[in-house]
Amino acid sequence: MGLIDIAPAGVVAGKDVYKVFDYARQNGFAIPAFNVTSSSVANAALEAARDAKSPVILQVSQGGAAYFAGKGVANDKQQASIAGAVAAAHHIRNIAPLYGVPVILHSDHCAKKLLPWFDGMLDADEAHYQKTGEPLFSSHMLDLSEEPKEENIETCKKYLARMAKIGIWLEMEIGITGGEEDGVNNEHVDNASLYTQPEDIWDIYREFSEITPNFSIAAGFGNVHGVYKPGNVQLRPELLRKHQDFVKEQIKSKEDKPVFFVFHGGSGSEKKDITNAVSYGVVKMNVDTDTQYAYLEGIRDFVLNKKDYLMSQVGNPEKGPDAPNKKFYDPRVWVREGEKTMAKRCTIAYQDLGSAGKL
Ligand SMILES: O=C(CO)COP(=O)(O)O
Ligand SMILES: O=C[C@H](O)COP(=O)(O)O
Ligand SMILES: [Zn+2]
Ligand SMILES: [Zn+2]
Repeated sequence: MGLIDIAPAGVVAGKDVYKVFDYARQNGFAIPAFNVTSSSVANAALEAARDAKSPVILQVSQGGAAYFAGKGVANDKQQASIAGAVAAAHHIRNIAPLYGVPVILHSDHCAKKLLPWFDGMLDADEAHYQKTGEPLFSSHMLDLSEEPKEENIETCKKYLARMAKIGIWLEMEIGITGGEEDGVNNEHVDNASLYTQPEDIWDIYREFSEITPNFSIAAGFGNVHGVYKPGNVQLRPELLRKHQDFVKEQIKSKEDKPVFFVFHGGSGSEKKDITNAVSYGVVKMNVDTDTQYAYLEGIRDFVLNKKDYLMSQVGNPEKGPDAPNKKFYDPRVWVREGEKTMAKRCTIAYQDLGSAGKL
């Protein structure tokens, strides 16, 4: 029996989201979450998931969602980020069944000042639920990790109660992810706040479990967004095992890994850290920077290699001064090269996380 026997192809919602994450936990793998900024980027990740026979998580950041709506649209009230997230969700919902894999549709970091974006997405989820019986998104992330822990937990609980009514999963963050996220520079936060304590995980687990089992925790274990010189990021995935043991002891659980963990800053991570993190209960790993670079590579190489075909609409060194170059400058040709190289990087993520072949 594979994942596709318990969860449908296409965007999954409600109880199916729990089933997918629980299946990953029980079978010792995690699912990569790729940030998508356009339909082309989303399609590349889906194509690779289909070919790798893997489930996939597609997520929009607040900035990525605004980009989906168009850089030229004003976003002073989060209107572009809300409309762009809704547009991305509809695009993905419509095409995901064609790829034959379960897809979790998610939104990324939402800090306190961005809550109007979150509210807008939830309104769209509720409207979609009224019409179809399913929310628009499978899950959302709230990132109040820079606020005091009590405020973080209380705000999440308030939202979780609203989300639980329509079956939306919540990912929350505790401990800060270093590097940069959504324009917030966390490059200089002190080291201790990059590593979450077991008591904090227990406080969250206990409080959230009163409402619903449908949540995951992005716990800091040294994670940093972006890619840096080797040796500059010190990951300590073994902390996640300590968290699991602490919670397990509190609830006297038979489940070896009661907590669903999320690994942020997956790009540039060493395979051994990824493998260890998954073994300690990570079920989702975010990858953005590496797929951004991979998407560029194909386009960059195409433009460099075909430069002489791209400098004018007519005339190239091979076919002569009258030859049209339409076959080279059509975006379906050169953007496609980016999709292909991005798909290769996605395939590596499916393999590293063990989700490849799990359908
Ligand atoms: O955590 C991420 C998005 O939330 C992605 O991090 P990277 O860009 O380091 O892969
Ligand atoms: O926060 C991490 C993701 O990489 C999102 O990045 P972004 O805000 O540049 O879209
Ligand atoms: Zn954060
Ligand atoms: Zn992140």
